[in-house]
Amino acid sequence: MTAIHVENLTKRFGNFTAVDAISFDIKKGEIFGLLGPNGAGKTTTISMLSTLLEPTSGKARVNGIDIQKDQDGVRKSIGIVFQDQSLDEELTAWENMDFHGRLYRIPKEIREERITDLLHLVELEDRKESLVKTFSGGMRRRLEIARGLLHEPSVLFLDEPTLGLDPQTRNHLWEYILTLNQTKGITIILTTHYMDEADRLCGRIAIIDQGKIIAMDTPDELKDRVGGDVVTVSSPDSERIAAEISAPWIFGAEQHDGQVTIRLQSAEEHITELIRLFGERGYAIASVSIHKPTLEDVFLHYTGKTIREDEAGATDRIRMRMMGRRH
Ligand SMILES: Nc1ncnc2c1ncn2[C@@H]1O[C@H](COP(=O)(O)OP(=O)(O)OP(=O)(O)O)[C@@H](O)[C@H]1O
Repeated sequence: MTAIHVENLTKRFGNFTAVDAISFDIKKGEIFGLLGPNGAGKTTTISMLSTLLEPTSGKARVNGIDIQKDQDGVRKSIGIVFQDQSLDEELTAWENMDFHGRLYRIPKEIREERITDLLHLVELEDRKESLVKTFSGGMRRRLEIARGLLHEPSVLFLDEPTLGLDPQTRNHLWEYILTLNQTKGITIILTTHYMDEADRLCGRIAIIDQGKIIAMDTPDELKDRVGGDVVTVSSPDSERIAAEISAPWIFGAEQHDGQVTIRLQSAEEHITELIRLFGERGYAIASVSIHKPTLEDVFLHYTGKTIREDEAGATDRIRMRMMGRRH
């Protein structure tokens, strides 16, 4: 059964195309990730699917409902947790949940039962009477997810669910997301620019860059497509190495941030020969590391750049948002 069907979906802001004719299908019960750097078009895509933005062209159905013909129908069947925090700081966890339940006109008895269950699910029942302003970032995120589930949506949209959280809290939140998907069978579509997050959570990933899907598959399949092993070399000659290095067992080489990433058939068999080639050509080498392809290598392979190059931008945006909130 298809939960989401997307066909040539496009969004233009003036002359700028933020989402460029993307198409994909998501099956019921899948966790599907949109992975890409800042500005790739991930938020714009899920804003269209959750009816917050009108597409410029193309079509999409969520739970079989056309996003342009029946926006209310779509909204009733989905939950959304967006990047910008939307909890009321001056209300308690319970009050935030209750307010949301009233908006959806959930009868009092059912509302109370669900709020109790959901606060238990995200381990916040002990803090239900605490004001949200006393909560940590991770607790707020968990409460937002619980709130997004109150009207029992069958599809949940999560926009950068762990942006700005520390590694331990991120791990914790990943467990909640997996539990939700497994115990409640909810289809989850999430956006992220964290490779490890996409790898850990998603059954399938669409890698998106400059509004286009450049690759889509399971994390393992995507990594297999890069193939073999990856040797990363730090060198002041990285540009030269990337341009010049070649051998029948080398699939390709990309240069980025003073490093060169070389994809080859088998590092075990060829590393000695590779080091010998470096020596013969007189390249200066600071360090060499070998690893199996990661999603970072997949992204580099398809785009010629790393996702990490954009992370400073993300940190700046969080900082700006927090500063904005203080005033
Ligand atoms: N309302 C808007 N008007 C003009 N341009 C916009 C608007 N919203 C988004 N964009 C632009 O569209 C592009 C895609 O933005 P989008 O927010 O979808 O990216 P993203 O992949 O979700 O990245 P991020 O994590 O930074 O939000 C960006 O270049 C952004 O500046």
